[in-house]
Amino acid sequence: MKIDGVPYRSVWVDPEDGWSVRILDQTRLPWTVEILRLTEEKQVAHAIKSMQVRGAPLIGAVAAYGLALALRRDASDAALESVAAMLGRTRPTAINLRWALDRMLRALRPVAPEQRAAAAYAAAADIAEDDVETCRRIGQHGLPLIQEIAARKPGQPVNILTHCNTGWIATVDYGTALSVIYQAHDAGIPVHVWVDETRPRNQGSALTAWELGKHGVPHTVVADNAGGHLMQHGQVDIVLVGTDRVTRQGDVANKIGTYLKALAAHDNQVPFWVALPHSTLDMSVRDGVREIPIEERDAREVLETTGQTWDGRIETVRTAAPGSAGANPAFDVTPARLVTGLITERGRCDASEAGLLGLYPDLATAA
Ligand SMILES: CSC[C@H]1O[C@H](OP(=O)(O)O)[C@H](O)[C@@H]1O
Repeated sequence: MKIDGVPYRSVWVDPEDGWSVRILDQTRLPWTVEILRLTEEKQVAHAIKSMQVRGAPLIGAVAAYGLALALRRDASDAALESVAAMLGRTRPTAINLRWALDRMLRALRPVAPEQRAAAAYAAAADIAEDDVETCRRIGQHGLPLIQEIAARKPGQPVNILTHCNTGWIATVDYGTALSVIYQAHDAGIPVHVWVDETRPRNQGSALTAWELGKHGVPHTVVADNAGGHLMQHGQVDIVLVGTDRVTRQGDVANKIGTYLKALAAHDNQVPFWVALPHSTLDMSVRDGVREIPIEERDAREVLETTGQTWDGRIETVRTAAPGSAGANPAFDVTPARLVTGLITERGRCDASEAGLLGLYPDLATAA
């Protein structure tokens, strides 16, 4: 997508040297656009853990390039396995990380060590390009949902509520739930987005609001707790969110707070749709609430917040009472019964095993 008219992706190989990896530092957005140059796998691991890069599909793609960086220095079998394992431990919930690393390992194990680095860059590029086209198609398959609502309210905006950030900076390009919003906006459909701030890391107020603003999409930032009220008063036509892992029976892991939005949507008969690429499917798991590992992040993310002072400095301040403990589960799981449907690159389906296998029959035996 574009930043002030200049096309960007969220990760790319530096064209100057042909091997270092470039990323947008998302911890500096929306205040400054800072591009980092990663030259070794430890920097990639830090970038994922610290959320300089975040978003389920993006962390998979960046980890793939992290493996390529490592293999430039040591392409041995031992290095291949140990670096893949190290990168795989950076964040536990998004299945895309394991999906990408497993795909890299399948591609690289049969390759002679002297050819592995080049093969790794090619395999990582395949993952990145696959994600771009996949996310573009997700937007296409979600667009009819917005068109149907718009047809029922001519001349009025379609009010969409979204949680966290599922835009082009959460993927390699286009995004998932936001890909649907961008395509609707670009098709001339009047849309308005309620942007959940998404505490504690504020991916909504800092990242989604920044993305939508750059693309000219009307939006309003709201407190995470406002969504239910908006739905009760008919101000939300549809909820569109992304996901970090969808199970065989259609349970959805996503940013903390998503489950509460789904409950409010269900109680108010508001359609609740989840957008995802194939790399977010985990057909080896059925019961998401019991089986999906939920990342527990540093409590300071809850006890503090980061913002920009009036004189332009980026500061972190404590917002909780001194001495209080904090807890910071980073994701929750929405049971399939609360999900209206899934939007994928292959089409839309019910949040169920039958629905998923209807779109992905090739995954029937996946375990
Ligand atoms: C298309 S991004 C999916 C997912 O990833 C985000 O988590 P995080 O910001 O912690 O990486 C969020 O849950 C998005 O919905």
